[in-house]
Amino acid sequence: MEIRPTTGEEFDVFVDTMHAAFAQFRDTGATTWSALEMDRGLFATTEDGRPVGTAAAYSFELTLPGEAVIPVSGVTAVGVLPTHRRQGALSAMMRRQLADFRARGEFLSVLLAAEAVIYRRFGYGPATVTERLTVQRNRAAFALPQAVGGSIELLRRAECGEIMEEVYDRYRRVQPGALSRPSRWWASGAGQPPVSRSPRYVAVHRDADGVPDGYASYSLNEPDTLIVDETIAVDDTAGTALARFLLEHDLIAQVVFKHCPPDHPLRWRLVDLRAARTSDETDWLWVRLLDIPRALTARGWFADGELVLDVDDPALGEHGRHLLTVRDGEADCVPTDREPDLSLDVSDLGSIYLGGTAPSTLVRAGRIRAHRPGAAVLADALFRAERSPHCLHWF
Ligand SMILES: CC(=O)SCCNC(=O)CCNC(=O)[C@H](O)C(C)(C)COP(=O)(O)OP(=O)(O)OC[C@H]1O[C@@H](n2cnc3c(N)ncnc32)[C@H](O)[C@@H]1OP(=O)(O)O
Repeated sequence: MEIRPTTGEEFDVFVDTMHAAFAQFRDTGATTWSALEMDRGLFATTEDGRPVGTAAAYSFELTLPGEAVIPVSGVTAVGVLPTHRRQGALSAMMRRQLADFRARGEFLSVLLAAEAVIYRRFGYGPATVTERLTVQRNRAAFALPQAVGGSIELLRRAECGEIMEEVYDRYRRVQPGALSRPSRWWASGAGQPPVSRSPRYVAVHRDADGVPDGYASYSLNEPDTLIVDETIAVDDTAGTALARFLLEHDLIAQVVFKHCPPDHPLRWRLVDLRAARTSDETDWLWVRLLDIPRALTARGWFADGELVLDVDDPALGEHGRHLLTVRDGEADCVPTDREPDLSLDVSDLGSIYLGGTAPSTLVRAGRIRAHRPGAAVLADALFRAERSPHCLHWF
């Protein structure tokens, strides 16, 4: 199996090969893949040059705990034809990608996994979850009065201009785990609603000065259910105002908020906590550390302490022992030969890195080994983020 880069002229054959791996047919009118960066695509080919496998990467920015924003490669469009599976095509493309990402100077890569069993072997760990929140409208009284100031305007998706792009960009810079949505996504309508041009109503919230600071993209799905693709708000005032607006919609029995982080405050805003139910929790963003000291010193920290991490990286054939010292929100990370506090696989470091999974949970699961009492508790305090990391961008 040969691995080679794709060219811009190969967009159609790339998308067709990928669709065949998923046993899907391409909707020629759809713009789902129009943000693909064809100079970052790979083909796995047979000896006679026929493409049988695909992989690509998007250039994103990721927000880390502490509002650090870093460049990351987002792995996407991975597929191998059913006739050529389990012959190492994906493994070869992954090896090539990881080397390419390092050559770009990046220290983190991310992806959304089609199946949870594929990517740990390549060093990726599930780092954020997302869930549905379904609220019964007739029980959705709010505990506190509506904040004064601000307004809501109702637009169609096609009328939004650059409002959504601007609001999303402000939101993602303060939300750990959020990815940028480069302008080419919005310009081409790539991906899923509301970035795609599918018809939607969009409630735009403006602050007291008239500046847009939140939006909710929604449609009527079943006879009495509003489905909200996403509610994006720069702050909680805008988020609450949008939730109120949606929950006051006439002729609606329930509102389904499709993408919520586990610590979403909406339930706590209601008089009746049980009016809201969570469901469909799923892992979303998977994280892969490519340079552990750089990654650990790049994020913000919210407690002081010192930990020795012994990290195994079988996919890259690497192993390192790191002394992590955190003081006043910043970390130092240097090689050490001190006895480790925690031993872990790089994929598990990916899972705890954004603060979405407590290290102690992975100790209890047997994935991380804690070598002294108190090490897991300290790791929990250190790795926690200012809020649950959350990503709702599909790619
Ligand atoms: C980020 C994204 O784009 S997610 C989308 C992923 N794509 C899909 O799910 C499309 C349908 N599936 C496929 O195209 C293929 O099965 C792929 C891409 C998942 C795997 O490609 P392959 O070329 O068969 O993988 P490869 O031969 O390199 O396998 C490497 C190892 O992973 C294992 N593996 C690969 N896929 C799977 C799977 N779906 N389930 C369990 N194990 C798997 C293999 O058994 C092998 O294990 P081993 O090293 O112990 O022998």
